[in-house]
Amino acid sequence: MSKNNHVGLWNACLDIIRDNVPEQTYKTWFCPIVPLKFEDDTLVLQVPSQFFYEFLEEKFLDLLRQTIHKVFGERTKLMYSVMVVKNPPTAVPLPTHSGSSTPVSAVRKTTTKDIPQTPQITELDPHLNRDYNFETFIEGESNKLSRSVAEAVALNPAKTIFNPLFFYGASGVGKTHLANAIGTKIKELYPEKRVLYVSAHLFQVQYTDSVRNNTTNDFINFYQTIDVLIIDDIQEFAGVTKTQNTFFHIFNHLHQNGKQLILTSDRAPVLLQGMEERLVTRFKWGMVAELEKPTVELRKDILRNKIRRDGLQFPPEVINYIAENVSDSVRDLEGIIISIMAHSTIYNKDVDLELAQRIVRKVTQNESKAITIDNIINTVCKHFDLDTSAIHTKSRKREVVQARQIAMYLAKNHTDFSTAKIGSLIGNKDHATVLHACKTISELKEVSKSFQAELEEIQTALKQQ
Ligand SMILES: Nc1ncnc2c1ncn2[C@@H]1O[C@H](COP(=O)(O)OP(=O)(O)OP(=O)(O)O)[C@@H](O)[C@H]1O
Repeated sequence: MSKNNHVGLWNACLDIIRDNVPEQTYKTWFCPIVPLKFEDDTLVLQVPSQFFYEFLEEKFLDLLRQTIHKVFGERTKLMYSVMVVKNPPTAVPLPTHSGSSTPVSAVRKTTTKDIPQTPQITELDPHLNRDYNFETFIEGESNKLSRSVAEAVALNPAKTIFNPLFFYGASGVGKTHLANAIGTKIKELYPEKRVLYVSAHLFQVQYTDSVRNNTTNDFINFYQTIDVLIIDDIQEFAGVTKTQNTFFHIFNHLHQNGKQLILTSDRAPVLLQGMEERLVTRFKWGMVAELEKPTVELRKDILRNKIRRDGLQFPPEVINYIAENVSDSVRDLEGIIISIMAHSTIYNKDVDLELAQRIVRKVTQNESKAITIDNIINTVCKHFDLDTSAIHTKSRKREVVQARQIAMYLAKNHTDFSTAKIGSLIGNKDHATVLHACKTISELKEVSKSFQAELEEIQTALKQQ
């Protein structure tokens, strides 16, 4: 076979594929593929993005496999090379599911086993998501300040006054992305630094495991060896006193020894109910920066960038429509792109305004807002004409006790929080009090029709918030 014969063979594959899929699908998903090489029975296809690769594998694997086997031979294996839009460009080879049984996973998950059992200083996987870097983080009015502080910290970790650096903001506004970008940049500039990204949830699981296994000292010693510690979603520590205590000691040790701390949260430090005051105070020592909801201009820029990076093409009016109608979270924008591509492919429709309108409408209608403890407290207090602060006092007045019990009952039924956490967030009570409240309200509901009606009224108001 001549050196470039694989190109001719791939063109023969394209002819077959073209006869088997709608024209639009062919143009979108097969024209951008570049046959890189065919060696040792392995055909390497270059695809424009990870998203592209995943979509091909999910939707067209059988067609691809059959066609390639027919044209290149039965024993042919398929590998993908994903173009990474970076400077300099690099290609990441990925086996196809048909060519290898190796599971393909772009994001490595941290497990409790990753904690060394002894405090030896060993090579450390920072558990960063390398796709979340400064190059892919699009700047706009809503994140300008946070981004520039992040860059300053990345250039000089622990040498600026931004220590700790505390990012807060609503879901999907880019906190995790920016925190990872700092870590990734620091690893590029200072490869010897021990950088670690960990979610607050995983930190807590690791801590609990260490208590169970009697290895808490190892746990603490390990965290004290970190140069740049990034903890995501720190609000998860609310109500878990022992984890907070341990984190307090780690925080102090790192800060005193000139190490950088980066924390993210869904709310500002002052609003972190159930968090020890001494921790909240420390969170405010350095820089507290809010990531606001993206403006429409930023949403357009993010969409354009994402579409380009995924190797896709959307008409400008579609981009404008999505950006103007999906407002809160960047994650939602990304979901809509995937949904539009899936619909366009499955129903053989062009990506046009009509399709975008249909999908955006569907997504925004289906979006039932998550109920938070704050919503519950506000709704219950409004119903009983109480000040929200009354819930958190030690008052034993009948109406306050009942409002508190209803709030606990609703929190148990409408949120995923544990009873311990609900207790800490509603009146700073323990989990037994929450269980007692839930039992009392359930029983009252059974015996009193008027109470049942009142409870329903509160729940309806809660859902309308
Ligand atoms: N300014 C931005 N530029 C590019 N991508 C962004 C930007 N902001 C957010 N994103 C993307 O949106 C998605 C959600 O962002 P991220 O996970 O960082 O949000 P978050 O604020 O941490 O949300 P949560 O609190 O729910 O974890 C990610 O894929 C991220 O890359």
